[in-house]
Amino acid sequence: MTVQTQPPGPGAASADAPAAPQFPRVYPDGPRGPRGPLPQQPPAEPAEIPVVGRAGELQADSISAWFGHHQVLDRVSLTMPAGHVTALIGPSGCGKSTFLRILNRMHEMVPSAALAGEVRLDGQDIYDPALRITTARREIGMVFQKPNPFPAMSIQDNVTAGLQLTGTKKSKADKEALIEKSLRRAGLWNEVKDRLRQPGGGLSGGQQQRLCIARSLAVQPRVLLMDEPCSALDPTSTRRVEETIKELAGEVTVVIVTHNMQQAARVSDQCAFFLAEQGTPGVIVEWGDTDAMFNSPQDPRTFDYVNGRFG
Ligand SMILES: Nc1ncnc2c1ncn2[C@@H]1O[C@H](COP(=O)(O)OP(=O)(O)OP(=O)(O)O)[C@@H](O)[C@H]1O
Repeated sequence: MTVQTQPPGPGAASADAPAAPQFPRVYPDGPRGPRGPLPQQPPAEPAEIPVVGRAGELQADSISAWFGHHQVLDRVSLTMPAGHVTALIGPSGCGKSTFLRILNRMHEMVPSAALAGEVRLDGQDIYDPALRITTARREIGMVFQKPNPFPAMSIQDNVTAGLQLTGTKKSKADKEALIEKSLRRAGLWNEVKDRLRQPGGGLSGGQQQRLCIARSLAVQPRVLLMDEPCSALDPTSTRRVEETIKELAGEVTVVIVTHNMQQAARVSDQCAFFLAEQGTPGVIVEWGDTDAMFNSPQDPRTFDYVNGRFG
């Protein structure tokens, strides 16, 4: 993988940026972009995302985003390869979290929010009206900045909480196997296997974050989005979560927002550097192999950022 800079035109903020569409999303180049008009009748069966192995490739194409009239991203494109860890880096306010939330349809939960562009998981448009939003969120899970387990719920019920939300039914034996597998994948099994019925709120911060990772993994997502997952954790817990992320790579595609350059260097295969200069919307200045981004970036702004000269 090589380092690439954002090509001029799409991705560069300009006066001819697309106007803010409202939900349901409007494509800048027509009602349904290059694929023609919406079907008159919705399909009888909701669309499914084709399974291509376990980890999925996520492709964002020309993503623009607004809060009201405030445009915060301008035609950002990025491929997040299957089974790899992609780190989104950049100064505060450049749109990293907004981009992350667009990847699993959380952006549209903000009443004033709008977006343009496409997000595809293994080729399937996750904003396709025929695709259930719960399907998109099951395939593309999310772990937040602050651990958010259900504190009074037992550790094991926390792990399976997502199954209820997605309406998945399992036998007791299958559930027990899934709980163990998810906790093992999240690197927490050995610490909690003797207290699975105790409340999730009784765990340390780092353990709670790994419990949230286990909860996300239990619905078997193909992508896991992580928004500064270690920012509320101590260094030891941070290291443990980072080990978990590295262990997950290969099985699941990980996209992580982090302000910590050392963390980005430790856990990611690929980095994308976001920047919003002088009140313009955020763009990706440069992206590519993490080693190359840190050791031989092409853009001087990337060099300055990864070397701590601003941000
Ligand atoms: N719910 C919201 N309503 C209005 N504006 C918002 C909302 N969320 C974010 N913004 C604005 O969108 C811009 C991008 O914010 P975002 O959180 O995506 O940036 P970020 O790069 O993730 O920042 P940070 O690193 O500080 O978390 C900012 O100007 C922010 O103020």
